[in-house]
Amino acid sequence: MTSKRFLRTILQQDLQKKPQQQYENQSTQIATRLFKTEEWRDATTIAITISRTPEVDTYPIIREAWEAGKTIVVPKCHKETRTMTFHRIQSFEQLETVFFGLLEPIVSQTVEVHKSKIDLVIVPGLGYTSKGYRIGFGGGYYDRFLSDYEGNTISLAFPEQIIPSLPLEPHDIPVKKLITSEEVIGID
Ligand SMILES: Nc1nc2c(c(=O)[nH]1)N(C=O)[C@@H](CNc1ccc(C(=O)N[C@@H](CCC(=O)O)C(=O)O)cc1)CN2
Ligand SMILES: Nc1ncnc2c1ncn2[C@@H]1O[C@H](COP(=O)(O)OP(=O)(O)OP(=O)(O)O)[C@@H](O)[C@H]1O
Repeated sequence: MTSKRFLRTILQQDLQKKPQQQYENQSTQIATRLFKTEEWRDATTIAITISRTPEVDTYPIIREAWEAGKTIVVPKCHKETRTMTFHRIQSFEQLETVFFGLLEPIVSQTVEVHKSKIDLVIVPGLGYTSKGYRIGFGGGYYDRFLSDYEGNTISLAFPEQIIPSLPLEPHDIPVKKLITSEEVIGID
């Protein structure tokens, strides 16, 4: 079986080759498909990460949510426990870089929102199977968070991030829907 570490390297290298124009076009197509889903339309509070290229661009998605009057919450990682809390941001100025080069909410300027109030979690990842299983950066942050989360989950992916199989572990939790620039894959 291919090891997770090896897979992460391959997936990241592959994504980094994507031409800028294709990155932008496909990110737009993915966002357009997302906005048409029932999960998006019904959600008041949405949890999402601040993307770092080559991840699917989440900035336009966050702007659209704000324009639609939705609440956006973003993760703050707690390294000691490998857990996350989600904090409401109303502007990209409420972010700072403290951990792993990722933008996170400035805790003193934002309010924490409990997971029971989150209607939809956009779950990040490097690769996914068509059954919704995913491989991330390897912190286990989302697997831990989702273990007792009851709302909707969607992952956004470029077509090359959908792979035939992944080494699965007992804690892995599949997302309920996968959106690529080419299709929407419902899981169940
Ligand atoms: N844009 C974006 N933000 C995100 C995620 C993501 O996938 N994308 N995450 C998705 O989960 C969380 C961060 N996930 C992480 C997972 C592992 C490591 C990590 O362990 N990195 C180093 C060690 C860093 C350290 O301990 O100093 C490593 O693996 O060596 C960091 C972040 C929350 N924010
Ligand atoms: N629910 C959980 N409870 C305890 N440990 C967990 C849980 N989920 C994951 N872990 C541990 O966290 C580590 C990383 O998990 P894994 O390789 O599945 O990360 P990942 O899904 O790629 O990353 P991420 O969730 O951060 O995107 C593993 O050592 C795993 O055993």
